[in-house]
Amino acid sequence: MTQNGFREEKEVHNLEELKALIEEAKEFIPYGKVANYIPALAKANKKDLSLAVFLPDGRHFEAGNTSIRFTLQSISKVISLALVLMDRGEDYVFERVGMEPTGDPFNSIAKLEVRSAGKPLNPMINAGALAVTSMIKGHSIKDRFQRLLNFMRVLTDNKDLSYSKEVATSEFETAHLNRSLCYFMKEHGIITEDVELLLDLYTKQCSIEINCLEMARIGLIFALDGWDPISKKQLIPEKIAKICNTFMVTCGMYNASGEFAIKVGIPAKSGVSGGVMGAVPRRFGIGVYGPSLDEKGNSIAGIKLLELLASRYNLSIF
Ligand SMILES: NC(=O)CC[C@H](N)C(=O)O
Repeated sequence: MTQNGFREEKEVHNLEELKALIEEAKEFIPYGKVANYIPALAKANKKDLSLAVFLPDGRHFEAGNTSIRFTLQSISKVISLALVLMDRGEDYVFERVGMEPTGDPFNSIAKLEVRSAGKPLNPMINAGALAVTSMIKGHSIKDRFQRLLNFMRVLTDNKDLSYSKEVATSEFETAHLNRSLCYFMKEHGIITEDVELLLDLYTKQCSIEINCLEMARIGLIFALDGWDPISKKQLIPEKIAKICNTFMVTCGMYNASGEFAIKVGIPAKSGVSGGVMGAVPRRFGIGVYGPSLDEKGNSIAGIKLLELLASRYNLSIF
């Protein structure tokens, strides 16, 4: 506590301290596994753990091997949601995808039938994300993907940002469960387009490659409600950024979102490649990469690292 009763907000500026937290979190790596249901993801090095933090004044800190590029996987769901809300508006989007956490694994099909007649409960589970991707505007799959990629290039300030064909193909060839989700939603009119084309677009979206610093930069933009302090532009309308932040809190870590809210307490989104993007409102963005996953599909050491950061720097929004 500060003298006037406010909680003290310790600034992140000590690189040695970040490195020490990484070493502490690394002890949890052996308890997890690298994802292999998308065969190409199994090539990741389980021992990696890295972190980047991006501050509004442009300073950034990186610890661990942050040159590694990895695929966004589910982290892309937040970006596609922002784009689709900008494309279509809230009413259109939320007629087709809900706002409630499921408590189920990210790829579960169960509640699509029993709770909501084909309407996925939220945009962070696979069913919801597939429905969101199907709402990306454009004349062709190529054009729609290019629009998403261009948006990502602006957010990361990297005009060379691209995707891994190997990971996209590997997922496309094995995405039987995601195909089932699509067909179920098509039966109920949530999706109208060709399922194979949609999967082509979705698997490319999930395979966009990024590094920790770029992820921290996107996290910073969400932390500032859509404002990019570097280009000094509102890249995402404030209301839409707030919607995305709220989904990250309630559903961002799949069916571990409640525990994460208690132990870390910031908007964050994970992906099965081992990335976690965090947004500490008004303070900074975080990018973590650690491909060893817990049984729910979240980076096991990455979550530990975020817990350590949260307690060291008083990150929780609650
Ligand atoms: N949780 C994830 O990161 C899942 C994303 C992955 N592309 C899938 O659809 O299965």
